[in-house]
Amino acid sequence: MSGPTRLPRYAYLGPAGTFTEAALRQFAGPDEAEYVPMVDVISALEAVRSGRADFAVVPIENSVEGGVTATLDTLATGDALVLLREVVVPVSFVLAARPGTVLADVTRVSTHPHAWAQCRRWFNVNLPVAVHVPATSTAAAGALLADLAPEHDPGFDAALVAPLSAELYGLEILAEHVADNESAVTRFVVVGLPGALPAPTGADKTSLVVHLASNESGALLAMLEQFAARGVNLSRIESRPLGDLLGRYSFSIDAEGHLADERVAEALIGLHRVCPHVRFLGSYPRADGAVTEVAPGTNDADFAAARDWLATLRRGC
Ligand SMILES: O=C(O)C(=O)C[C@]1(C(=O)O)C=C[C@@H](O)C=C1
Repeated sequence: MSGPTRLPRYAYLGPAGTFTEAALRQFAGPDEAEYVPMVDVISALEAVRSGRADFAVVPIENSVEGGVTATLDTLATGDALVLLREVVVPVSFVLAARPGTVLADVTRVSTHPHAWAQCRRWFNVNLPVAVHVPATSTAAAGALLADLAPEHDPGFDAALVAPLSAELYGLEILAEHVADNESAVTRFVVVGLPGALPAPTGADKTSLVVHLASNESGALLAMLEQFAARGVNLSRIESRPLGDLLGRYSFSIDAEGHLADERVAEALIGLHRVCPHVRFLGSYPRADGAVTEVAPGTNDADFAAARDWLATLRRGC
């Protein structure tokens, strides 16, 4: 007997009005998914691990500020999670405050540290007195301004938020197009428990976490060779400290292609041989739809033909 079907539950960096919510809206409207706002990225990912949510949507990389370390580190350790899709959202901020505030009153600005990092030069030029008050998200800062009674000081005068967030929380916009780079974008990932992989599309990425054999000269080269020798291009590689000792790093990698592609599979087999730890974080379609360029000699048929040839040799023919 089947019960009533429920909507898939998506945990995301909340509250309502974050860029993360905008990412979620791009592929699942509120009538297609249950939105579960969480206070931070770690809580959103843990909600999937504990079964409280089916999926999480979290920021992973910004074009100005780089990797979102809380996301990279939580995916790299703990129970296995996989990336199922990626979404890219243009990031544009407004400076917003309680009605009646004027720009000259503003000395304390609250927002997410990644948002502040994307607007440092703007503040330096336009509001040099402003100090940053960190918030758990852009919208969390906006919500706090709206929620507290006017006689309560939330600890800041204005919030750096998405334009939609200013509207949602009834804030007045003091400055628009606040940005050091007008074309900034943030990449978000949809995360779930390991299961069937999204089907290959020809425009895919495979994400991995790899550790190197420590203190061995050429260990980084040996790791990179596994990709290069099979014609697998990397679209991102960044190191994160392992945390226990200085000088120990984990590499967070996005490779072009899908685990179902022979060249990617062969590169993973190579990594498994030469690296002490490899965590597969999923194969999923690229947000930009850019079709992977396949170098001569590295398509599936080339690998199959080479394997057939080897089998012939082994049979002694
Ligand atoms: O605070 C938000 O609105 C978020 O969705 C987080 C976040 C981030 O972590 O980078 C997402 C997009 C922007 O780059 C700024 C902040």
